[in-house]
Amino acid sequence: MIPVAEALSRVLSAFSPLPAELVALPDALGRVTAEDIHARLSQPPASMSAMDGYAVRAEDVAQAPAILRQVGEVQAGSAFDGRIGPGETVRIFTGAPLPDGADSVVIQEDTEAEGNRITVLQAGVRHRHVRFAGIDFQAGQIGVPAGKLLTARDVGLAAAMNVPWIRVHRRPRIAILATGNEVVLPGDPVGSNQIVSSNAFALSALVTAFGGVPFNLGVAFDTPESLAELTAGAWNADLLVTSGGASAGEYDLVRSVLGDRGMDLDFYKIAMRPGKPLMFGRLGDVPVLGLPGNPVSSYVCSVLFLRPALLRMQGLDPTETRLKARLGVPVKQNDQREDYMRATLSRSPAGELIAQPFESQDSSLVSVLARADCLIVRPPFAPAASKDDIVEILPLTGGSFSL
Ligand SMILES: Nc1nc2c(c(=O)[nH]1)N[C@H]1C(S)=C(S)[C@@H](COP(=O)(O)OP(=O)(O)OC[C@H]3O[C@@H](n4cnc5c(N)ncnc54)[C@H](O)[C@@H]3O)O[C@H]1N2
Ligand code: MOO
Repeated sequence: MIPVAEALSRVLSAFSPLPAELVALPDALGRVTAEDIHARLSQPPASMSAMDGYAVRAEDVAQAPAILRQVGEVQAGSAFDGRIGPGETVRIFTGAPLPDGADSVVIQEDTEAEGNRITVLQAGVRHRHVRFAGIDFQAGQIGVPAGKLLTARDVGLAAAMNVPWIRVHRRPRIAILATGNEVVLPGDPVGSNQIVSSNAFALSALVTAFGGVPFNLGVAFDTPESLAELTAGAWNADLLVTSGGASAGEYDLVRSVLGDRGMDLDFYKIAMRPGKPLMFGRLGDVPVLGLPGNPVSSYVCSVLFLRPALLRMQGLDPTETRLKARLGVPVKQNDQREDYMRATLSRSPAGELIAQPFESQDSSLVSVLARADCLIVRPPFAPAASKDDIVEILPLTGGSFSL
């Protein structure tokens, strides 16, 4: 059994950011930039009015009241063809370019108009209500750096910068194979000794949530022929993930069948609970992550190993967020396996996080997993801990995607 941290570093070293592809801006949300996005224009392109009112020379309105002569009008989308001279003003609207000669805008509420005679009732201040050229961004400036997960705000910024196509890392293609004679698909008739393949669906959903494209290879029987036939479907995947058949029994064949087909085994078995029989290797060009069949084991291993691999392939930092919380109940001393306990989170009256482990930590309990807000991480051989002791947690909920 190797430590969890070593297993993670071995998994991560097998992946690097995938090549770039070009996507249209509306498809860019949630993708990761493969190069810097540069502004193709300056914003605003010229000095603009921020208000509806009158473009003036500040010196003409330094004292109020001041009487000016309106010599024209400028709306957003057009420009005043001329120059404002002493004692002159131009009617201006929000988003219109400031006429030459003007350096300030007086809002219309502070004026009175009689024909082209405009009385400014409040003294004006130089540069008031003017947005200068390029204050938002300048042509050529980097708006979004390479390696950034594009948010809706970034998409808006790229649009403002007049960038209609973006180079992003290709999405990782993840082949998912469930195994087990007893495993059937949801909706199929389920015999009394069978179980529905929840693993494949949870894994697909996790892959989608973290930017990958899952494709399901189906359910293989526990026979060398069936496993060989279905794993062949992963030939063009960036990663093959199997679930089940990882352990010690006579029908746990994934490792041996893939071994016979030439898989280069990197590691098998890690010091972790749940998830001890995790396997990692490479079959030809395709890395293989062999997950245990127990649903909680397969999912927790995916959070710890599959998610970082997905992030790395998209050029993102794979480090996960860990927080501190106080224990809601005492926990026993730990053995040699790093323990990931399913727990709920709440806040104490003082606002501190309280992690309350579920009473049963059995790795078959999908209902408990679904209700968990976090995993409490107990290092190998951690001593017994009391209620209110501080522990490290791995949040499962609360981000833009809940794991
Ligand atoms: N003698 C030993 N037995 C076991 C050991 C061990 O070290 N020595 N390890 C245990 C641990 S820990 C785990 S975890 C499991 C993992 O076993 P496998 O990966 O071989 O998983 P299976 O036997 O195929 O299945 C386990 C369990 O999960 C159910 N399952 C399988 N696939 C799915 C699926 N797609 N969706 C939902 N549920 C699934 C399956 O029916 C079993 O109930 O081994 C222990 N045994
Ligand atoms: O590691 Mo197994 O995952 O304890 O159930």
